Parts: sequence; C-alpha cells; structure tokens
Amino acid sequence: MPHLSLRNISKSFGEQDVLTGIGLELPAGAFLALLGPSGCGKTTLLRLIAGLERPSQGSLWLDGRELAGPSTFVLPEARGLGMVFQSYALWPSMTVQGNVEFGLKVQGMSRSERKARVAEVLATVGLDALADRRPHELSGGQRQRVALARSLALRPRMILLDEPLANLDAHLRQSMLAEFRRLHAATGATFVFVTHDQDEAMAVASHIAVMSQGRIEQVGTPETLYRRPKTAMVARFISHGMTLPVEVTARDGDLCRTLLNGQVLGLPGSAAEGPAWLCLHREDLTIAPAGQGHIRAEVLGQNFRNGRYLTHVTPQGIGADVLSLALDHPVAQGTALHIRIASGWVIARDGGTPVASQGAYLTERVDA
Ligand SMILES: Nc1ncnc2c1ncn2[C@@H]1O[C@H](COP(=O)(O)OP(=O)(O)OP(=O)(O)O)[C@@H](O)[C@H]1O
Repeated sequence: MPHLSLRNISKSFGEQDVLTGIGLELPAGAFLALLGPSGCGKTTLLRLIAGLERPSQGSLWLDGRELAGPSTFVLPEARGLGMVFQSYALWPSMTVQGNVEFGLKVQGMSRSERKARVAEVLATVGLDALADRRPHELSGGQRQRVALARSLALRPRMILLDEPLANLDAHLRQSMLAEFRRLHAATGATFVFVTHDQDEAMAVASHIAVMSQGRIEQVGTPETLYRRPKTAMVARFISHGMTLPVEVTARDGDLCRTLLNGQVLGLPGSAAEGPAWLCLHREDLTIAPAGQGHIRAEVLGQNFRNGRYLTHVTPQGIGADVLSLALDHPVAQGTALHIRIASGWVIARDGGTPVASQGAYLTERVDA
C-alpha cells in the first residue's frame, strides 16, 4: 500500500484551473520534491496535502485512509502532518524552547514528557545550546531549524516544507540541505518539499515530481529524470538538459535508430518511429577530429566553471539554437568545431518548442 496517494486531483479557483489530473503514489520514508517553474501549482498541491485547500475533484489518501475526497475532508490538525513555511512563523516573544514546546502543550502532554521531547529534538537539529534564545537572537538558518524542530517534536508521519530555504543565502542553503538530508534519515518521516530550484531538488530528494502548468510531467528518482526524461520539458529543466530535433526510423527494444543531420545513430530511448527529441547533457558531447563528428558548430563563447571551459556553440543545419559542452582548454569565438554525440536519450516529439536548447543556454549566461 502506498503511503501517500493522490488520485486524479484537480483544483480550480473560480474559473482558473490550477491543478489538473494529479496522480502520485509515494512510499513511506520518501523525500519528495515538488519541482517546477513559478506558478505551476506546487504550493497549491502542498496545501491540498496539508488540508489547507480542498480538491475540486479526486481524492487524497494517507496510509489507506481517505483524507479528502468528494464526500470526505479531514481537517489539517487531524491529519498528523507537520508543516514548515518559508516565513518560519515562530512566536517572537517565546524562547526557542517555548516555540518547540508550544504544540506539545496544546496536545496536553505532561511537563516532564515535554521537557524530554524538546531536549531530544533540539539536540537532533543541533540547537540545544540556544534553547533560551528568542527568534530575533538567531540567524536565518537557526530560525529555520527551530521551525523544523517544532514540527519534528510532534513526531508527524509526514513533514511538508514550502520553499524552506528561500530566505537563506546561498552558503546557508547548502548547509541546510545537508541538514535536511541528515534529519530525514534520522527521523524516518516522509518529507515533501516545494522548490523551483532543480539543484536543490536533485541534492536532497529521493523522488522528484516535475510540474508544469498544473500537471505532473514526470515523477521519478533524480537519476531517472536525468537519464530517462519522459518529456522535452523535463529534459530541459533538469541539469541544463538540451534537446535536438531528430527522426527515429526504427526501434529495437530500448535502442532507437536515429537520423540526425543525414547520419544514422543507434541511441537508447523510448520513442517510436517518427519525429523525436534527442535529450542530451553536456557530458554526452565531445570534440571530434574533422570527419568524425556528428554536428558542425561555431563557438559563441566560453565561461570558466569548476576547472573547465563551458563552451557554447551554434550548431549548423540541425534546427537547434545553442549547445553547451565542457572543454579542457580555451577556444576562440568563431572557431569551427566538430562535435560527436557519445550518448543521449530519445523521446517522442510532443510538438513542443522547436528552438530546443535556448533555455539551457540562457540559464548559463544569466548565472555565469
Ligand atoms: N487562493 C487562491 N485563489 C486564486 N488563485 C490562486 C490561489 N492560490 C493560488 N492561486 C493561483 O494558482 C496558481 C498556482 O499557484 P501556486 O502558488 O500553487 O504556484 P507555485 O508553483 O507554488 O508558484 P511559486 O513558485 O511562484 O510559489 C497561480 O496562478 C496562483 O495565482
């Protein structure tokens, strides 16, 4: 039996359809990231799981119990879930200890039990030395940990986190990500984490649901999304993926006979015969001697990154805009290169944007 099960959930606000046909089954103890661009419906989906919104259609189940459906609605406080918001929502006049203890008091737990539980969770999140401080005496990361400790104290089956790192600087975000991984392993609770940052999702999640325009495009492990994307949107969104328009002429099991630039390549994939996308990452592209490449291209520019030269090129004659690959040496703008495709994953073309690699290139330029 899946731990969390979302069955064909849709949600509209007035005329606006915000979520459509959401289906998802999650095992207990998973760390799920809801990942997608701004406005795709991630927070609405999290709020539906929390019980802060009611689905317009479909049903939501936790450990075999229906929490929301056409004739059922379990209130948020009766769902046994913890929620951590990006604003932390701590009580400013209470100490760290008081903030964490508050929910236990509301539950009617005895004083001695409360003290023991608070000490235990503060030790788990590494805040035992700061128990007597008030929120304004803490850093952003420490406040985030108090918010998490407050949720953990109630020993929920599932913790819901809405962009919990959005207010932290880049350095603190990295250390909090490591902290989330550790706490997830230590507590065994299921974590559901909303983010628009694919690096963040890849760094912590056991499962990622990639969302776009109110739908789930694909759910899978980070590795599956990286190596076997189902749609062009997922291929481009994960780890600066690139897509090239190709034609599949035959398929044998997992191997697609793929026509690119007048050449035939045998590549792994799921596409049937017909128009397809070849999904690529930088490491799938290498420089080849003249006559041994699959694509001719001209160098647009380079960024020095992680000890290598990230090189952006304009391919010729294949209907793609820009490709990026990592080289070990600098190359002058305008240099002609022969590029070899070492690997990739071929999927059916869905009629999406033809200028396939533009997004990957722009991302590089913006954050270079
Ligand atoms: N209570 C509401 N009433 C009306 N529209 C809403 C409501 N809540 C959300 N929406 C709309 O639903 C859409 C999805 O919003 P949501 O906050 O779920 O997206 P998101 O993916 O979490 O975005 P972001 O990353 O920017 O937070 C948006 O167009 C938003 O304006």
